[in-house]
Amino acid sequence: MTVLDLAGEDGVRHAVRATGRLAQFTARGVLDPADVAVARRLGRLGGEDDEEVLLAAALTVRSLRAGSVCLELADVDRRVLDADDTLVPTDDLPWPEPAAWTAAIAASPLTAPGGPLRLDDGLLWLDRYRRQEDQVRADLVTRADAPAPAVDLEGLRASLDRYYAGTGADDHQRLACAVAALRWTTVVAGGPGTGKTTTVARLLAVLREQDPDLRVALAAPTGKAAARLGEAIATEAVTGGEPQASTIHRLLGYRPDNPSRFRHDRHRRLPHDVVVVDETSMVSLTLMARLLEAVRDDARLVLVGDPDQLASVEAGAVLGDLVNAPRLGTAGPDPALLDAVGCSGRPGDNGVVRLEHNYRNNDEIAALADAIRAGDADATLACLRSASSLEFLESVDLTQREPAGLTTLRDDVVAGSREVAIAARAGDAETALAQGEEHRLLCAHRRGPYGVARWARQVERWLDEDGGVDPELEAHQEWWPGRPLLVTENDHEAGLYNGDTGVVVERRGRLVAVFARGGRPLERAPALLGAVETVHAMTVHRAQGSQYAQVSVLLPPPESPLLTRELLYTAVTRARHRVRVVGSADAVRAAVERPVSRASGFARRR
Ligand SMILES: Nc1ncnc2c1ncn2[C@@H]1O[C@H](COP(=O)(O)OP(=O)(O)OP(=O)(O)O)[C@@H](O)[C@H]1O
Repeated sequence: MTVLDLAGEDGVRHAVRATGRLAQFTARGVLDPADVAVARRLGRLGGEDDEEVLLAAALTVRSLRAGSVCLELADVDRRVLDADDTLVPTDDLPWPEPAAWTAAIAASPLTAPGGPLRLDDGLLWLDRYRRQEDQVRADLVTRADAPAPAVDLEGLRASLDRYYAGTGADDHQRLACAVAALRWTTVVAGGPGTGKTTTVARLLAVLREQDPDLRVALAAPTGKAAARLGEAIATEAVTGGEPQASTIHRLLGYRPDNPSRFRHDRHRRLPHDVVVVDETSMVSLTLMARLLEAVRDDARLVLVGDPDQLASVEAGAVLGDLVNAPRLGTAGPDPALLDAVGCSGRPGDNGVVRLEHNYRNNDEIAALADAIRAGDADATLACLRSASSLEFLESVDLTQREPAGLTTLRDDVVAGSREVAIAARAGDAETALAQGEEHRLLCAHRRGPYGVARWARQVERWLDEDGGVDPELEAHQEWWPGRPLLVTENDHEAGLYNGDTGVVVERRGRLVAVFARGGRPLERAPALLGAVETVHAMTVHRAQGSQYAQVSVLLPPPESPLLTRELLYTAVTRARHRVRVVGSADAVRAAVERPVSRASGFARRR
């Protein structure tokens, strides 16, 4: 059940008709009718009708929808986007004065013990989320305080030497393997291509050398990420025989009869000795709470991911919180043990090891990503303007119907589609898929002049003008060779996941939809596919977890609230070889200087 289910349909209908201060905020789009319905329901149950307190409750529900776990009363996000993803002014609304507001909330029965809201140090939670945060913290502290795992140090050193010895060995990766052996909880953090998957494969091999009977679980928050993890581990596998990767939901035992509970919980824990979670940046607070309670205290947990990327769509950014939080529980491992196994480096608090060396992206893209990550706008602009593999189109007016200055983008898009179509018509699935991954057009917005919908249409116009894709075929048929596909819903039976991309190819007069799967492509009959769309452009959020040879990013104007450091970082790190940024210097500056603010109590409370 999500928090919005609390509203009920009648509640939402009632909220739409409501009057008063909450109605003013709803009319302007700050609040959704469902936010108001939840707040009014809590007010009714808890005996509270003060509009300011109910406004705080409704804004807390709204901030959960935006990814925060709680509401920071002194710093409420006042920004609203209209249907075109354009900013709407809201400063003239009757926003409460923070001190008086906080006092009214503190005095409310809703925040009394046992009430549905919790107020602490200027932060307001729905009680359920505060309990989840408390549980995650308590479980992590218990794991950190437990006696460290027993390890044969000589054997561990020998294993580490096998993978990491001599000049050029990656000391950070070695340290990550050592920490995973010597602590119950490890966080392996790093950008794309820093060897996270390689390190996981090796650390599993290292742990297996300690205990050949180790039971290992590999999991990821989405089906697509799980499929990728499984393939990557199978390719890297040093020992072979690692288990299939699954979604976290599946690992925990999803129960269709009770979607908010799992088969494995604190009373019936997972049998595994090691649980590895990839793409942890996408794991919400709620799912992390469920996972932590299901992992045995004496099982190793390895959380892998890139804390600088965009976080989960649901509330919580636990990976980022863990990396930035003060130490939870006892520090570890003991430095003497790390010395004994040949590691001179030390992990950060909470067992965090950051992998630094980028083995995949080119150095210029890595330098650009570092400048963005560091919040250094001048360095970011300097990279964009000077590096040969980075193209910065800073004076294109994207609001024009046919913007001038996009010739290189148009050429790449058209040439790419032509190559895909040639391979698709020749029935060459591998080449068609590889060509489809050569270039990706990414937008921050979904709608409006900078959005995916508009730019997908623009690409279609460019292709029609070029004649590369047979326009008649495209106009009259749903399926044509070279049609680029995006899966928009999980289809477990077909082995296809939301976010998978593929292409239609023609084989002996028949059309087949093919999807990249490490080794041989997955083939499916087009007519049997579930939810798929033609993909000529996608949001940066959608592209998370994928990489392309070249990426073009269209930036909205600086005032767009969607333009954040994490968004720009995620966009440019999707590229292996070339990046094109279309947007003003002010837009780049605004993005780099605006980290996503996701309120949570982790960094604040000790
Ligand atoms: N220590 C190393 N020495 C040499 N090459 C390495 C090392 N570690 C990783 N690589 C290579 O670098 C590439 C990227 O590694 P890997 O896929 O493990 O990175 P990743 O961080 O998991 O990337 P992504 O986040 O995109 O999944 C692979 O080709 C891998 O073989």
